Amino acid sequence: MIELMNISKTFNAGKANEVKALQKLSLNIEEGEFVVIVGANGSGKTTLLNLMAGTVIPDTGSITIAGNDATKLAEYGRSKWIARIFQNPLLGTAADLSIVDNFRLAALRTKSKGLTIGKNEAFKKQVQEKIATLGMGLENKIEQPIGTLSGGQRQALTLLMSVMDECKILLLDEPTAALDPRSAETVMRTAEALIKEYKLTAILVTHNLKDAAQYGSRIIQMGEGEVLKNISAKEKAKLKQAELYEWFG
Ligand SMILES: Nc1ncnc2c1ncn2[C@@H]1O[C@H](COP(=O)(O)OP(=O)(O)OP(=O)(O)O)[C@@H](O)[C@H]1O
Repeated sequence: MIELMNISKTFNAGKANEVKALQKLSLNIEEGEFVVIVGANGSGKTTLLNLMAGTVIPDTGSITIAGNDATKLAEYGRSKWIARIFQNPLLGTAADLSIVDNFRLAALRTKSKGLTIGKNEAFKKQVQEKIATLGMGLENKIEQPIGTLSGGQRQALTLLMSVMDECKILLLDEPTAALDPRSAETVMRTAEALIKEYKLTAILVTHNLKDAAQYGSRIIQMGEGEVLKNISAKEKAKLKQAELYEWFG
């Protein structure tokens, strides 16, 4: 689904503050995989997601998405394949607009799976039905400004809006880092359920040991711009918690 070949990226090349963020990194992610990426601060995890999303273009190497050469394709050119959720729940939605209007905007932006922007009441009903599947009781609050919701509620709605686009790959960049533990758990469970329902390929960057242990079909450890370890969920299950903890630093 997404293949990176020999990717290198250096920031501020030739200057005193030069950083070799990624070095000859190769990675192949198959359709339907849920890959968890962990590693120390500065090991290149976010740069890797930026390269997949097209917000950073590699110096060398190639990126293929769904069989298409996407190496030099800008972010908007990849949006038909890729949706991205960030750490900050405030990104991705318009705070002053109601929940239903945020869904309307999202549906207008892309071809939406399962939403037709028809008559007002019909659209609202569809949105309510979709939101009810989150089990958060938000289906009765669709006229409320989305900015009045908690971070966890907002992040869950952002997830729902993203996956209802025509996207096939979901990039999750520390999606629960700004949330309390209970909201974080709700958002991760929501993400997992939506990934299954919409048959997405997913990539999660996390600093959370519990999430790294619990989620994904594969786990990768990054270190100094390279893939250090790359194992299946089955192999991961055999690791002791302390061993997995080592992967973070
Ligand atoms: N736009 C940029 N300009 C300059 N340096 C950058 C830029 N983006 C990333 N870097 C540097 O590249 C290296 C890798 O950064 P990156 O954000 O990918 O690491 P990370 O593994 O996601 O870290 P963290 O866990 O702290 O979020 C770091 O040294 C960072 O300072």
